[in-house]
Amino acid sequence: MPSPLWRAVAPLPTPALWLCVNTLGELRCTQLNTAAQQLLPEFATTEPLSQQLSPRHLVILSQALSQGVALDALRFFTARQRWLQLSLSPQAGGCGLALLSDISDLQSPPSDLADAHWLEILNWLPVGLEVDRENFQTLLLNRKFVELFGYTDADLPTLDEWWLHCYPDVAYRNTARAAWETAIAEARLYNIDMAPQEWRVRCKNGEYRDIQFHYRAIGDRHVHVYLDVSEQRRLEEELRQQATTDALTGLLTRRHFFEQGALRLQQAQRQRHPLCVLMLDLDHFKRINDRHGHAAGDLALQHAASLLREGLRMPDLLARLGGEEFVLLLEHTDVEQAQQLAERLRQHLHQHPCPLPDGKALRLTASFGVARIQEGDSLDSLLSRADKAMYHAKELGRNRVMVELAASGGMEG
Ligand SMILES: Nc1nc2c(ncn2[C@@H]2O[C@H](COP(=O)(O)OP(=O)(O)OP(=O)(O)O)[C@@H](O)[C@H]2O)c(=O)[nH]1
Repeated sequence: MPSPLWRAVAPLPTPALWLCVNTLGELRCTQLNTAAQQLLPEFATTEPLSQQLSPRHLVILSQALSQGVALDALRFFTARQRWLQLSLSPQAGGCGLALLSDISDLQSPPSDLADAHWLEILNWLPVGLEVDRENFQTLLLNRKFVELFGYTDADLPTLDEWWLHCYPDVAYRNTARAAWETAIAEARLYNIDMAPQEWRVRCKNGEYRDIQFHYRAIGDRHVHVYLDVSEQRRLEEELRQQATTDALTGLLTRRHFFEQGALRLQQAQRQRHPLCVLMLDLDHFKRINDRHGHAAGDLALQHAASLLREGLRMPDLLARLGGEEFVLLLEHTDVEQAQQLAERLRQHLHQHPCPLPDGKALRLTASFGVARIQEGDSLDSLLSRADKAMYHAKELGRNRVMVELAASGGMEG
């Protein structure tokens, strides 16, 4: 029913006025004065407005009506290619009185910048740019976009092609699409920038690139900006590798071992599961360097590292502590099992000499020390007992395994 206010303002020839209401979860327009009918002939008073307004505008208007708050300067683009600006004031009974003005002239680009210049400017940008219509049909892909991905408008007629071509892995595609759609919906609802997202995208030539996605709805356009961060991510990964992996042997570095080892030790203490460390030092390594040269010494270190790696389960932490000294952290392993493993590794090393470029082979041996976790241990205290056991093995003639005796602090071989 028209309100008294509407009855008073409806006959006025201007401004354009529009009365709307939210019924059964749908926004409807109940009255349009003559000026509003001229601006919006496609708005019927009987149908919900879901065909005429974008989902974002529907949500904004519905929320304003249900909360009884006023809206100012909401802009939208009509089917008759006009920009309208809407202000809404809530009325009794959940109605809203909207005042409309045609601002198309204000929304037009400045006349001194011809369309061709806009395109040139967008093509010059060093970032990929895509502008879509309300229904995600592509309006513009700039030159950098085509350079980045290799795809043109013809390859990507709809959004579905984008997802299919760029994300061949179904699980990854579903994850990326769900995250992207959620973030876009939020950005549109609150009229804000989407929080940037990063995904690995397959380009037309089959290469993968790490792309940072930016998005904002501007008017009824979707604007996407794509930054290629592949080189940055590659360098970060290289630095991470350098920090965690020993360049000569490919084993973990001392630093990474201490970081990871401390975490695993705490976990073992919390969950009360057995844990051991095993330290080993190659015997008479100085002699190898002196007799065969430093390069042969390096080969021997690489050979020893790969023999150790061969003898292990995946989750064990194996690191080069420095020089010719190695360490292994064994989770869920009691001291008997650790001793057996150390003995197996000792024999494996002994039985597989390191081939040298001159055709000779170097027989390697190592001395091993094993220690088990004790109440109140830190990684340092545990390693220091394994180190003691290892030096005891050296004193007793090398090429052997010694285990610390928990209660007495003595050793057993
Ligand atoms: N080739 C090569 N040698 C290294 C490297 N790091 C340390 N070394 C050498 O390893 C040798 C270790 O010698 P020592 O600590 O005296 O021990 P060792 O000769 O193995 O004697 P024991 O441990 O008592 O059996 C030194 O000569 C170091 O220069 C490396 O990365 N490459």
